Amino acid sequence: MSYQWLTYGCPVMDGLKRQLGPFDFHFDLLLPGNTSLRFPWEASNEAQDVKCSIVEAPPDEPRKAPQKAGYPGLERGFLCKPGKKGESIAAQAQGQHGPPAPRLGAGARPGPKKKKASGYFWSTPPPRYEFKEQKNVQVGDLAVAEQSGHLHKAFHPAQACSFYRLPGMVRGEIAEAILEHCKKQTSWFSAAPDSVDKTPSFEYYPFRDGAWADDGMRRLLEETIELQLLPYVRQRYGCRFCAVSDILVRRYLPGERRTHAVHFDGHAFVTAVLGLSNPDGYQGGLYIQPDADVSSRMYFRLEPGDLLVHSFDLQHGVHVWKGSRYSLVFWIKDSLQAVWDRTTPWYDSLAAEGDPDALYNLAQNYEHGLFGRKVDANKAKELYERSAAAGHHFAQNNLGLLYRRLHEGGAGTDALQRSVHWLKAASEVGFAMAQKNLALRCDMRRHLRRRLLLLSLGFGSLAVGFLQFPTARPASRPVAFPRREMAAVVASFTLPSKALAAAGPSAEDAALLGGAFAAMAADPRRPGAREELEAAEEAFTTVIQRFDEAGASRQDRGELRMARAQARIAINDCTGGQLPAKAEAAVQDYSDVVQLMEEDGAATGTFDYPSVFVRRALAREEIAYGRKDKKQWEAAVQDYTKAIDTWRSRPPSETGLGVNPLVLNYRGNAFGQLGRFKDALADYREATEIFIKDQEYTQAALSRCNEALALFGISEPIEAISIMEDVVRRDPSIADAHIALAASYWSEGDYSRAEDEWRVACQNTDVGCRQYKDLSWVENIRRWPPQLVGDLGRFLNRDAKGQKDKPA
Ligand SMILES: O=C(O)CCC(=O)C(=O)O
Ligand SMILES: [Fe+2]
Repeated sequence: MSYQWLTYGCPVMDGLKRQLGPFDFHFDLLLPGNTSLRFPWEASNEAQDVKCSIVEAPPDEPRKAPQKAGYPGLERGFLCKPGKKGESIAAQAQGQHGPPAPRLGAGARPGPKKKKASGYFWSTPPPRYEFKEQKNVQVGDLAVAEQSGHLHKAFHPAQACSFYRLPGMVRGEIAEAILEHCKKQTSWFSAAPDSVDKTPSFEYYPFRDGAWADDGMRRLLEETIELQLLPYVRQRYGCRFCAVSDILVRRYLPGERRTHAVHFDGHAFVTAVLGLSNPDGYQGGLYIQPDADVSSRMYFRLEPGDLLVHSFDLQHGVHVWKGSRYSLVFWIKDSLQAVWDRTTPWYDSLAAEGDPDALYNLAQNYEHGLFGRKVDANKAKELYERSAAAGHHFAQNNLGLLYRRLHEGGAGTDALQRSVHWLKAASEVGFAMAQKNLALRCDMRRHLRRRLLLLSLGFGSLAVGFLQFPTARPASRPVAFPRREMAAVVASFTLPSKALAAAGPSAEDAALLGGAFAAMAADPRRPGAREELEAAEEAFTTVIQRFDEAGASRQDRGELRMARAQARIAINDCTGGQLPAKAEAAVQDYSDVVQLMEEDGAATGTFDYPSVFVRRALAREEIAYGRKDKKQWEAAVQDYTKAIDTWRSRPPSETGLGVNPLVLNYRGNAFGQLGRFKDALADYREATEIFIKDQEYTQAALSRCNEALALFGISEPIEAISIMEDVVRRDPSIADAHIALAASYWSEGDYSRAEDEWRVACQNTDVGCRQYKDLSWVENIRRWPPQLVGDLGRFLNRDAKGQKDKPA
């Protein structure tokens, strides 16, 4: 039996799913409700300003959408904090008075780019879709402008997928009245799970299955539907009998769900989305995603009254990352009969012709017994197979899952192989959902799982850093990491596995551990985080004592200590590093784990053994900062060296990974702290090589920046500058490189180039230039070598002292 230390098995993944439940562990880019998982371009503090938006219905309000009492999402803090009873969501800021919106082709944002650099989606919000075609169309009495867009899908080369925007189809005052009406229907918005991603939907249906449920909305909309919407759709899609089956209102408010995973509207022949909110009051919104990869996303700008019309073949979703948005969605079927029967008859003929989208949508209906089809796994499989073979990534993903279920039902290894084959196919084209599903395979190696999960979360360029250890890292590191954002993901990987599963723990222990892990998985910036983390630390201590006394396995005892150490580090981080004693206690925990593993013998050969040293080194760095204790840097170097040497001593096949290049960077930084720039240089160079080999180009560029800083440190400015110049050519988004260049050019008397670099850093980079005005930050946290800090200081002083400070 091969011994695995701290290894995740199926029970753990079940635990992970349970912990994330009831959301069915089906996340798109963000873990639903996890407010700490954000992209850098998202607003970070909005949820805190939010009052509660689910309120109790006044007694006379009409039929309520089904809403589960005590929905666990509410208990888990997924929603905003409860506000005052009866408070209206209309009270929320909506930012209605922006400048007029740019129309056709006149967007403020650049048009869609074809190729994006790696890490693009991470660091830059996706662009807006700009319509390039416009014509006037006459439908009955209605004359409207129709803008059209077309996408060519890789898996559907013969046929473009088209969609349309009708600017101002609904008059402004009507759109406004609809919005006001929607805002008043607070109790109608359901917190029941959404059909696409299973998180609370915040939707309500004024019209369902062909019948009105909301008379107020009926008065506002009926005429528009009969005289404008239906005539247009019937003409545009050549369906004389098209009829509206459902109308729903969706809202996207801070503190609630503001994402809707990428999907197809498989139940609707045509979808129309009516813009209600002023687009200046929010960022993001409805997007299309032409490819499997999130980086192909483009957003639509919808003014109140604009109608966006598409068919079941358009891959789309919603992500609002700032502000509030309401939308009104019409789902339209090809006949009234289909509305009444709740069926999707239009797929039969299209599927027979081999249309991959139709095959995929129809397969889903057979797989789940939806829209009048009886569950038929074989039929579903056959249809998925055809769509998947054509390259439809959703079909590939679903087929992979279907085969996995068949395998689990005893269908033999062939089914498992097929499952992996299709999940891989979809993962390789960058489909996040498939990457996640592949990651959740029970036999997946832990580091690969983590990497895939990170990839699926959109943390592609970061995933490599977590291949070999899950530790969150101090914000002070030269390689900028969105550390806080990652902490929650990372914590969610550290689950009570064997500890809970083992025979030993009592119900009380299990409850203590459950609470402690939940506290660690939650947003570290939430109010009261510190108290909860301290309670978690105490809970771990209690359980550790009991486990020690009960003679639990070394593995369980080690695992619990790892968790406690992580809680302790999190507490120190909560205070901005004011509690180095916590980091010291964490170091002690890690040392105990090392001892337990070494006593165990077999454990030293595991994947986790070197990771413990890396974690201990990171904890030591926190002490180094907190206590201003230089000796800690030496100890950290020793720990990093132990990890690196362990990796080097192992045959590459064991992990398939070799030395973790991020750890080389860390050691380089620690060397830098000790003034050992030559040693640092060697580490950075090796890290760069590995990153390039792994095609992690952003990381490689950051490593090269470090290399250049080390060269400044050993007074080799010429080579340093040439590296920085190369870095900004390859990856212009790195502020550090531009600012180092600004400082160096200035010191050489090349003033205008210095100004140029500074301007680019301030305006067009990952982190901007603000922080760099604080020289002590640059020196102590960014760890620039003293000479370069001096150059930067002189550059920054240029305004205050005029040209006086310029070098001669
Ligand atoms: O809110 C939107 O703009 C569209 C929502 C959507 O795609 C859906 O409900 O299927
Ligand atoms: Fe949709």
